[in-house]
Amino acid sequence: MKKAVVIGAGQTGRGYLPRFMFENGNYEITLVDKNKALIQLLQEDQAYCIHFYSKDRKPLYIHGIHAYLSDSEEATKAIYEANYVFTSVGEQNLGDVARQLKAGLAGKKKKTIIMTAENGINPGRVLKQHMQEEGIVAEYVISMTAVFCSTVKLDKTRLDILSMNEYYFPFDADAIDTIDFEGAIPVHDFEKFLKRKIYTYNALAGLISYCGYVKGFEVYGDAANDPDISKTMDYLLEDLNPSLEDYFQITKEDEEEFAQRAMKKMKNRDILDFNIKNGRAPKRKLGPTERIMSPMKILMDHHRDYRIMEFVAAAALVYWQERQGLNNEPMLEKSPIETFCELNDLDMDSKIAQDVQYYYEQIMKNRNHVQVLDIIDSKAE
Ligand SMILES: NC(=O)c1ccc[n+]([C@@H]2O[C@H](COP(=O)([O-])OP(=O)(O)OC[C@H]3O[C@@H](n4cnc5c(N)ncnc54)[C@H](O)[C@@H]3O)[C@@H](O)[C@H]2O)c1
Ligand SMILES: O=P(O)(O)OC[C@@H](O)[C@@H](O)[C@H](O)[C@H](O)CO
Repeated sequence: MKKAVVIGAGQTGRGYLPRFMFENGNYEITLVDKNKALIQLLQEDQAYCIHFYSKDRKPLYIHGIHAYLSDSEEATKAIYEANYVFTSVGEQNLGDVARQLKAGLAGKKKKTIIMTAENGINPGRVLKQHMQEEGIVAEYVISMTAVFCSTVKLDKTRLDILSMNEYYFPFDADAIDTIDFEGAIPVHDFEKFLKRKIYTYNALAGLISYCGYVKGFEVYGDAANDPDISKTMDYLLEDLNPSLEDYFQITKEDEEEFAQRAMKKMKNRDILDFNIKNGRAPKRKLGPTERIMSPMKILMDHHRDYRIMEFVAAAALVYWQERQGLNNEPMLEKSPIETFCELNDLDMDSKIAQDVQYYYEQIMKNRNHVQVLDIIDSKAE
């Protein structure tokens, strides 16, 4: 039996990753989380059910798992004994994970394969930097996967999950040769692969969730199918697709097909998802390497219209302003626009900052009746 620890027993950590190991049958699975209430439920039930959105797969009943609180003796021992450690905590939490790994890897001789299942352009590198800062000396390698599977928790149940029937499991093949998961696909230059995902799938996800949020939509599929937001997505892709083709040096067909797959997924109302969930962690998502600012810069560099991404940045700031202090969202210590400028090393009088501030004010001016394209069109290119 191989031993696997998943740090972060949330939607992806409990609802996506374990099914590969469970179905393989040769893994002993341990879930570790810092959320006491969640670990208590997992310890009490030792099982939960994964349901699938499109009725295209029978529910999967996961059982026989162990669950421990982060930093507990049991979690440290499980990491010490593990062949694999997966993380699925949100990239912004990888520093805390490195501290847990330090205890678990202390004195360990056996090699540990660590794999991040996080969004970001290179979460493996982020984790490695944190581990180096912690002074961890151990035999380990860090690989990554990219999660194309949408997963939500079923809040009316104790632990159950609703997810896509997704077997596509790309992994960073510059770090490891193979992994015995169904659907495992080796990918070289994983940062390029993740950038493509973040700048296409997640750029659209950012647009839908933040525009959906400021327009008052709770459900993601409703926002994606709103005519105003849907047209905004089409307009964005008219400029973004050719820019990404050139940026990644890929064919028109390749990028268009990738973007259309993303569009189809986002508009699929069977995939129940929420704008609050997809908009979470706006601090991470407003950062310079992420889904808003990187596509914006690529559009600028290709002399294309980037106003839509400026609007998305403004909508993300509204989300942050209104949701600070809720669900672990950090408090804004300065005004939204000052915070945005600090995150992206921009001057307050730069064109981007001025434009984002303009869109922010327009959203706030008519807060309950936001029309995305009308506001964008009210500002010349
Ligand atoms: N849910 C999805 O549909 C989806 C899709 C694609 C990518 N992802 C990525 O998967 C990762 C996890 O997302 P999620 O939706 O499962 O989030 P989630 O909030 O459902 O789960 C994250 C879990 O990590 C735990 N956690 C946070 N910091 C921790 C720490 N230091 N130690 C132990 N546990 C910790 C939290 O308590 C929580 O239970 C993110 O990087 C996200 O970008 C999720
Ligand atoms: O918002 P994040 O990046 O923490 O988590 C990602 C998901 O909620 C979602 O954005 C998916 O990555 C997206 O649906 C992929 O197609």
